[in-house]
Amino acid sequence: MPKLAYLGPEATFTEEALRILAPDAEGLPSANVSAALDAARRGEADGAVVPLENSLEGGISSTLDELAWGEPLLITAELLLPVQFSLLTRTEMPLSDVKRVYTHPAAITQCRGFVAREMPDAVVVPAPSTAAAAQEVADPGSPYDAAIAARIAGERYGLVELASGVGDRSDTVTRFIRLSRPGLLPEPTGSDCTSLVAFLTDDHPGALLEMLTEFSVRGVNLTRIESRPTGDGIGRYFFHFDFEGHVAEARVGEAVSGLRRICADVRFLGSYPRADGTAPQIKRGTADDDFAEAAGWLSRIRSGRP
Ligand SMILES: O=C(O)C(=O)Cc1ccccc1
Repeated sequence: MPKLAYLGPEATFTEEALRILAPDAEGLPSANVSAALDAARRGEADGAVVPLENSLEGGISSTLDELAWGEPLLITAELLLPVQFSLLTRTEMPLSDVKRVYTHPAAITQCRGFVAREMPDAVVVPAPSTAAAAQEVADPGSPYDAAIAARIAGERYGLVELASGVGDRSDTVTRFIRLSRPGLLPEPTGSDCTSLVAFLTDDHPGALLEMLTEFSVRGVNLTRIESRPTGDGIGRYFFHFDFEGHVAEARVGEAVSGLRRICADVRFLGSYPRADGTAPQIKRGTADDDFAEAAGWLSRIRSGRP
Protein backbone atom coordinates (compact mmCIF):
# COMPACT_ATOMS: atom_id res chain seq x y z
CA MET A 1 0.00 0.00 0.00
CA PRO A 2 1.71 3.25 -1.07
CA LYS A 3 1.96 6.08 1.43
CA LEU A 4 1.17 9.50 -0.05
CA ALA A 5 1.72 12.84 1.66
CA TYR A 6 -0.97 15.46 1.03
CA LEU A 7 -1.99 18.98 1.98
CA GLY A 8 -3.73 18.26 5.29
CA PRO A 9 -5.12 17.99 7.85
CA GLU A 10 -7.88 15.41 7.25
CA ALA A 11 -10.83 16.56 5.11
CA THR A 12 -9.05 18.91 2.71
CA PHE A 13 -10.05 18.89 -0.94
CA THR A 14 -6.58 17.47 -1.56
CA GLU A 15 -7.43 14.46 0.60
CA GLU A 16 -10.56 13.95 -1.51
CA ALA A 17 -8.37 14.06 -4.62
CA LEU A 18 -5.94 11.56 -3.11
CA ARG A 19 -8.78 9.09 -2.33
CA ILE A 20 -9.82 9.21 -6.01
CA LEU A 21 -6.30 9.13 -7.48
CA ALA A 22 -5.05 6.35 -5.19
CA PRO A 23 -7.93 4.65 -3.35
CA ASP A 24 -5.60 2.10 -1.70
CA ALA A 25 -3.01 4.59 -0.50
CA GLU A 26 -2.30 5.47 3.09
CA GLY A 27 -2.51 9.27 3.45
CA LEU A 28 0.10 11.27 5.33
CA PRO A 29 -1.39 14.71 6.16
CA SER A 30 1.15 17.55 5.88
CA ALA A 31 0.93 21.15 7.09
CA ASN A 32 1.48 22.72 3.66
CA VAL A 33 2.46 21.94 0.07
CA SER A 34 6.22 22.19 0.77
CA ALA A 35 5.98 19.79 3.70
CA ALA A 36 4.03 17.27 1.60
CA LEU A 37 6.60 17.44 -1.21
CA ASP A 38 9.50 17.23 1.26
CA ALA A 39 8.01 14.08 2.79
CA ALA A 40 8.07 12.53 -0.69
CA ARG A 41 11.62 13.79 -1.36
CA ARG A 42 12.96 12.43 1.94
CA GLY A 43 11.30 9.06 1.43
CA GLU A 44 8.92 9.43 4.40
CA ALA A 45 6.20 8.94 1.78
CA ASP A 46 6.23 7.21 -1.61
CA GLY A 47 4.81 10.32 -3.23
CA ALA A 48 2.55 13.30 -2.71
CA VAL A 49 -0.75 14.78 -3.89
CA VAL A 50 -1.06 18.58 -4.06
CA PRO A 51 -3.29 21.15 -5.81
CA LEU A 52 -1.75 22.69 -8.96
CA GLU A 53 -4.31 25.12 -10.40
CA ASN A 54 -7.98 26.00 -10.53
CA SER A 55 -10.11 27.06 -13.44
CA LEU A 56 -10.98 30.46 -11.94
CA GLU A 57 -7.70 31.74 -10.52
CA GLY A 58 -5.01 29.76 -12.37
CA GLY A 59 -1.90 28.27 -10.79
CA ILE A 60 -1.34 27.74 -7.06
CA SER A 61 1.90 29.69 -6.70
CA SER A 62 3.32 27.64 -3.83
CA THR A 63 3.04 24.44 -5.90
CA LEU A 64 4.37 26.05 -9.10
CA ASP A 65 7.43 27.43 -7.30
CA GLU A 66 8.16 24.19 -5.43
CA LEU A 67 8.10 22.29 -8.72
CA ALA A 68 10.52 24.76 -10.28
CA TRP A 69 12.98 25.34 -7.43
CA GLY A 70 12.71 22.42 -4.99
CA GLU A 71 14.51 19.08 -5.32
CA PRO A 72 13.07 17.58 -8.54
CA LEU A 73 9.91 15.46 -8.40
CA LEU A 74 8.01 13.82 -11.24
CA ILE A 75 4.29 14.32 -11.95
CA THR A 76 2.77 10.87 -12.55
CA ALA A 77 -0.98 11.58 -12.55
CA GLU A 78 -3.53 14.40 -12.53
CA LEU A 79 -7.15 14.77 -11.43
CA LEU A 80 -9.77 17.42 -12.17
CA LEU A 81 -12.10 17.87 -9.20
CA PRO A 82 -15.11 20.21 -8.91
CA VAL A 83 -15.20 21.53 -5.33
CA GLN A 84 -18.12 22.89 -3.27
CA PHE A 85 -17.57 25.28 -0.38
CA SER A 86 -19.53 25.63 2.87
CA LEU A 87 -19.45 28.35 5.52
CA LEU A 88 -18.83 26.60 8.84
CA THR A 89 -19.16 27.96 12.39
CA ARG A 90 -18.99 26.61 15.93
CA THR A 91 -22.66 27.44 16.63
CA GLU A 92 -25.70 28.67 14.70
CA MET A 93 -25.49 32.45 14.21
CA PRO A 94 -26.82 35.09 11.82
CA LEU A 95 -24.53 35.67 8.84
CA SER A 96 -24.22 39.29 9.91
CA ASP A 97 -22.42 38.16 13.11
CA VAL A 98 -19.62 36.55 11.11
CA LYS A 99 -16.78 39.07 11.27
CA ARG A 100 -13.63 36.99 10.82
CA VAL A 101 -13.44 34.18 8.25
CA TYR A 102 -10.53 31.77 7.88
CA THR A 103 -9.81 29.73 4.73
CA HIS A 104 -7.25 28.72 2.07
CA PRO A 105 -6.30 31.50 -0.44
CA ALA A 106 -7.81 29.49 -3.34
CA ALA A 107 -11.15 29.45 -1.47
CA ILE A 108 -10.86 33.19 -0.75
CA THR A 109 -10.77 33.95 -4.47
CA GLN A 110 -13.52 31.45 -5.30
CA CYS A 111 -15.94 32.75 -2.63
CA ARG A 112 -15.20 36.49 -2.96
CA GLY A 113 -18.64 37.34 -4.37
CA PHE A 114 -20.52 35.54 -1.59
CA VAL A 115 -18.48 37.25 1.11
CA ALA A 116 -18.90 40.70 -0.49
CA ARG A 117 -22.66 40.20 -0.90
CA GLU A 118 -23.61 38.42 2.32
CA MET A 119 -20.93 39.49 4.80
CA PRO A 120 -19.55 42.80 3.50
CA ASP A 121 -17.94 43.68 6.83
CA ALA A 122 -16.15 40.36 7.29
CA VAL A 123 -12.37 40.10 7.11
CA VAL A 124 -11.11 36.95 5.35
CA VAL A 125 -7.77 35.61 6.55
CA PRO A 126 -5.64 33.09 4.58
CA ALA A 127 -5.18 29.65 6.17
CA PRO A 128 -2.75 26.82 5.29
CA SER A 129 -5.75 24.77 4.02
CA THR A 130 -9.54 24.76 4.23
CA ALA A 131 -9.48 21.86 6.73
CA ALA A 132 -6.83 23.61 8.83
CA ALA A 133 -9.24 26.56 8.96
CA ALA A 134 -12.13 24.31 10.03
CA GLN A 135 -9.97 22.69 12.70
CA GLU A 136 -8.94 26.12 14.01
CA VAL A 137 -12.52 27.46 14.09
CA ALA A 138 -13.62 24.40 16.09
CA ASP A 139 -11.39 25.61 18.93
CA PRO A 140 -13.58 27.73 21.29
CA GLY A 141 -10.61 30.07 21.86
CA SER A 142 -10.22 30.75 18.11
CA PRO A 143 -10.24 34.39 16.96
CA TYR A 144 -12.18 33.31 13.84
CA ASP A 145 -15.98 33.08 13.62
CA ALA A 146 -16.16 30.88 10.53
CA ALA A 147 -14.21 28.72 8.11
CA ILE A 148 -14.88 28.17 4.42
CA ALA A 149 -14.21 24.50 3.71
CA ALA A 150 -15.72 21.27 2.44
CA ARG A 151 -18.93 20.06 4.13
CA ILE A 152 -17.03 16.96 5.29
CA ALA A 153 -14.52 19.21 7.06
CA GLY A 154 -17.45 20.58 9.09
CA GLU A 155 -18.52 17.04 9.94
CA ARG A 156 -14.95 15.99 10.75
CA TYR A 157 -14.30 18.93 13.11
CA GLY A 158 -17.82 19.23 14.57
CA LEU A 159 -18.92 22.53 12.97
CA VAL A 160 -22.35 23.82 11.92
CA GLU A 161 -22.97 24.39 8.20
CA LEU A 162 -24.27 27.97 8.17
CA ALA A 163 -24.42 28.12 4.37
CA SER A 164 -23.59 25.70 1.56
CA GLY A 165 -22.55 26.32 -2.05
CA VAL A 166 -20.87 29.61 -1.16
CA GLY A 167 -18.52 29.44 -4.17
CA ASP A 168 -19.17 32.11 -6.81
CA ARG A 169 -19.35 29.55 -9.62
CA SER A 170 -20.60 25.99 -9.35
CA ASP A 171 -18.48 24.85 -12.31
CA THR A 172 -15.05 25.70 -10.90
CA VAL A 173 -12.63 22.81 -11.20
CA THR A 174 -9.35 22.29 -9.32
CA ARG A 175 -6.52 20.32 -10.85
CA PHE A 176 -4.52 18.11 -8.48
CA ILE A 177 -1.30 16.23 -9.27
CA ARG A 178 0.35 13.12 -7.89
CA LEU A 179 4.14 13.28 -7.69
CA SER A 180 6.89 10.79 -7.01
CA ARG A 181 10.66 10.85 -6.78
CA PRO A 182 12.30 10.86 -10.24
CA GLY A 183 12.18 7.45 -11.90
CA LEU A 184 10.45 5.66 -14.75
CA LEU A 185 7.78 7.69 -16.54
CA PRO A 186 4.21 6.42 -16.86
CA GLU A 187 3.79 4.64 -20.22
CA PRO A 188 2.22 6.69 -23.04
CA THR A 189 -1.56 6.14 -23.22
CA GLY A 190 -2.43 8.10 -26.38
CA SER A 191 -3.96 10.83 -24.20
CA ASP A 192 -1.11 12.32 -22.20
CA CYS A 193 0.12 15.66 -20.93
CA THR A 194 3.70 16.84 -20.46
CA SER A 195 4.82 19.56 -18.03
CA LEU A 196 8.08 21.46 -17.78
CA VAL A 197 9.56 24.76 -16.66
CA ALA A 198 11.87 26.78 -18.90
CA PHE A 199 14.34 29.52 -17.96
CA LEU A 200 15.44 32.10 -20.53
CA THR A 201 19.12 32.60 -21.34
CA ASP A 202 18.73 36.39 -21.43
CA ASP A 203 16.04 39.00 -21.90
CA HIS A 204 15.75 39.87 -25.60
CA PRO A 205 12.99 40.73 -28.08
CA GLY A 206 11.18 37.58 -29.22
CA ALA A 207 12.51 35.34 -26.42
CA LEU A 208 9.03 34.05 -25.58
CA LEU A 209 8.16 33.66 -29.26
CA GLU A 210 11.31 31.56 -29.77
CA MET A 211 10.16 29.17 -27.06
CA LEU A 212 6.63 29.01 -28.43
CA THR A 213 8.01 28.32 -31.91
CA GLU A 214 9.62 25.09 -30.65
CA PHE A 215 6.11 23.83 -29.90
CA SER A 216 4.40 25.37 -32.87
CA VAL A 217 6.66 23.96 -35.61
CA ARG A 218 6.22 20.42 -34.23
CA GLY A 219 2.45 20.82 -33.96
CA VAL A 220 2.45 20.48 -30.16
CA ASN A 221 -0.68 21.98 -28.60
CA LEU A 222 -0.07 23.98 -25.40
CA THR A 223 -2.66 23.60 -22.64
CA ARG A 224 -1.18 25.98 -20.04
CA ILE A 225 1.52 28.62 -19.97
CA GLU A 226 2.21 30.56 -16.83
CA SER A 227 4.98 33.02 -16.02
CA ARG A 228 6.45 33.21 -12.52
CA PRO A 229 8.97 35.74 -11.24
CA THR A 230 12.52 34.38 -10.89
CA GLY A 231 13.07 36.62 -7.86
CA ASP A 232 15.96 38.40 -9.61
CA GLY A 233 14.12 41.72 -10.03
CA ILE A 234 11.06 43.19 -11.71
CA GLY A 235 10.63 41.89 -15.26
CA ARG A 236 12.53 38.61 -14.69
CA TYR A 237 10.34 35.58 -15.30
CA PHE A 238 10.49 31.86 -15.98
CA PHE A 239 7.72 29.85 -17.61
CA HIS A 240 5.60 26.82 -16.80
CA PHE A 241 4.35 24.93 -19.85
CA ASP A 242 1.80 22.10 -20.08
CA PHE A 243 1.19 20.57 -23.48
CA GLU A 244 -0.50 17.65 -25.17
CA GLY A 245 1.40 14.42 -25.70
CA HIS A 246 4.05 12.23 -24.04
CA VAL A 247 7.79 12.93 -24.21
CA ALA A 248 8.17 9.43 -25.73
CA GLU A 249 6.35 10.75 -28.83
CA ALA A 250 8.62 12.16 -31.53
CA ARG A 251 7.03 15.60 -31.92
CA VAL A 252 7.00 16.15 -28.15
CA GLY A 253 10.55 14.90 -27.68
CA GLU A 254 11.75 17.17 -30.51
CA ALA A 255 10.00 20.20 -28.99
CA VAL A 256 11.45 19.49 -25.54
CA SER A 257 14.98 19.06 -26.90
CA GLY A 258 14.52 22.19 -29.04
CA LEU A 259 13.69 24.14 -25.89
CA ARG A 260 16.70 22.65 -24.15
CA ARG A 261 18.93 24.03 -26.95
CA ILE A 262 17.64 27.60 -26.69
CA CYS A 263 16.95 27.97 -22.95
CA ALA A 264 19.35 28.49 -20.06
CA ASP A 265 17.66 25.58 -18.31
CA VAL A 266 14.67 23.31 -18.75
CA ARG A 267 13.28 21.23 -15.92
CA PHE A 268 11.19 18.30 -17.13
CA LEU A 269 8.28 17.74 -14.71
CA GLY A 270 6.69 14.65 -16.23
CA SER A 271 4.53 13.00 -18.91
CA TYR A 272 1.36 11.45 -17.50
CA PRO A 273 -2.18 10.45 -18.55
CA ARG A 274 -4.59 13.33 -19.11
CA ALA A 275 -7.46 13.44 -16.66
CA ASP A 276 -10.00 14.36 -19.34
CA GLY A 277 -8.90 11.57 -21.73
CA THR A 278 -8.78 13.97 -24.69
CA ALA A 279 -6.68 12.72 -27.60
CA PRO A 280 -3.99 15.16 -28.79
CA GLN A 281 -4.38 17.22 -31.94
CA ILE A 282 -1.80 15.87 -34.39
CA LYS A 283 -1.11 18.11 -37.36
CA ARG A 284 -0.20 16.69 -40.74
CA GLY A 285 3.49 15.68 -40.81
CA THR A 286 3.94 15.52 -37.02
CA ALA A 287 2.92 11.92 -36.20
CA ASP A 288 5.62 9.49 -34.96
CA ASP A 289 5.57 7.73 -38.37
CA ASP A 290 6.25 11.03 -40.17
CA PHE A 291 9.28 11.72 -37.96
CA ALA A 292 10.56 8.13 -38.41
CA GLU A 293 10.15 8.26 -42.19
CA ALA A 294 11.98 11.61 -42.42
CA ALA A 295 14.77 10.42 -40.10
CA GLY A 296 15.26 7.29 -42.26
CA TRP A 297 15.35 9.40 -45.41
CA LEU A 298 17.93 11.76 -43.87
CA SER A 299 20.15 8.94 -42.79
CA ARG A 300 20.00 7.40 -46.30
CA ILE A 301 21.04 10.75 -47.80
CA ARG A 302 23.89 11.08 -45.35
CA SER A 303 25.18 7.62 -46.10
CA GLY A 304 24.96 8.11 -49.87
CA ARG A 305 21.91 5.82 -50.36
CA PRO A 306 19.14 8.26 -51.33
O1 LIG B 1 -7.36 23.65 1.37
C1 LIG B 1 -7.74 22.63 0.78
O2 LIG B 1 -8.69 21.91 1.16
C2 LIG B 1 -7.06 22.24 -0.44
O3 LIG B 1 -7.02 21.08 -0.77
C3 LIG B 1 -6.57 23.35 -1.32
C4 LIG B 1 -7.74 23.88 -2.07
C5 LIG B 1 -8.43 24.98 -1.59
C6 LIG B 1 -9.52 25.44 -2.30
C7 LIG B 1 -9.93 24.82 -3.46
C8 LIG B 1 -9.26 23.71 -3.91
C9 LIG B 1 -8.14 23.24 -3.21
